[in-house]
Amino acid sequence: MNLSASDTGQTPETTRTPGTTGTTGGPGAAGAPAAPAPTDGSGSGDRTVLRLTGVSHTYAGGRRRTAVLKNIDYAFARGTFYTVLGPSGSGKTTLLSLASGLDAPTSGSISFDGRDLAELGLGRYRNRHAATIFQQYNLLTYMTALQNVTTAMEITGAKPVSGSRRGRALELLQQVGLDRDMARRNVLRLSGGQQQRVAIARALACDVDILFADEPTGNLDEDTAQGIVDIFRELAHKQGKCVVVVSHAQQVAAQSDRVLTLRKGRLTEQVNPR
Ligand SMILES: Nc1ncnc2c1ncn2[C@@H]1O[C@H](COP(=O)(O)OP(=O)(O)OP(=O)(O)O)[C@@H](O)[C@H]1O
Repeated sequence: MNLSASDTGQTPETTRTPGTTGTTGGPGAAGAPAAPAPTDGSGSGDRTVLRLTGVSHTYAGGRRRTAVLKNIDYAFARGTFYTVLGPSGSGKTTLLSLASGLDAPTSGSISFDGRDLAELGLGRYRNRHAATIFQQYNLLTYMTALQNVTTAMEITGAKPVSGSRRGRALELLQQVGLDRDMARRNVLRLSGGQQQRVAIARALACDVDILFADEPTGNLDEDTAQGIVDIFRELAHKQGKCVVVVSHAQQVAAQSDRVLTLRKGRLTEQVNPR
């Protein structure tokens, strides 16, 4: 467990297929469309935080050993909110697992701030630089919501700018719509949607460079889902984080900066106007 942590309905400004010509896709890459201007003051230098180079992945043991991901080149930038779309079984979760350091690609490489994840260490990368909100939440079921968040902060060494970890955890839980009573409840005594929000608060608490989320709004009503999308946008645009969300929700894709679509192992990119 990692404790650390379609259609968009919008007119695309640009649609391109990274990785098919040997060039590296995404912001900061030669030939790539201009990235949306960062609002975090990070300047116009190379904002690439995570780079996938020639990444292919095949699961061992299956009868048909077809590659799920085929030679993907892509650079994810700080200050940018991405949505990953694609039909069921197209490899979205696989892409997230590799990019979040839960698994290593069969071939190709992934680097964080120019350092190969294999060299950096997947565990170290997950603890210090990347947090994941899993589809199944992966909460510690013998703890309260509050304890789930503070424990993650302790493990990753995340310190609030001011006040205590407990105070910051309560603030984050409130931000995702959970009051003090819910915060003090064992997570098994919360609804599925409420557990999902605990998982989101826990990931936010880790103060990492990259936040990955697998269907984070799947069990939420429209208003709560919008609140979560607002948090993701703020994290990217005001705090300069890289936010990568797998979602089938048009509401999420339409509000992200870049929409990545996986189909037959290949990745295409669409840039939404900001
Ligand atoms: N551990 C595994 N072992 C073997 N095959 C796997 C494994 N995990 C996923 N697969 C296969 O890899 C392909 C991609 O799966 P993945 O879960 O990445 O797709 P997805 O796009 O996230 O799907 P969904 O939208 O349905 O969640 C599927 O054909 C799946 O059956």
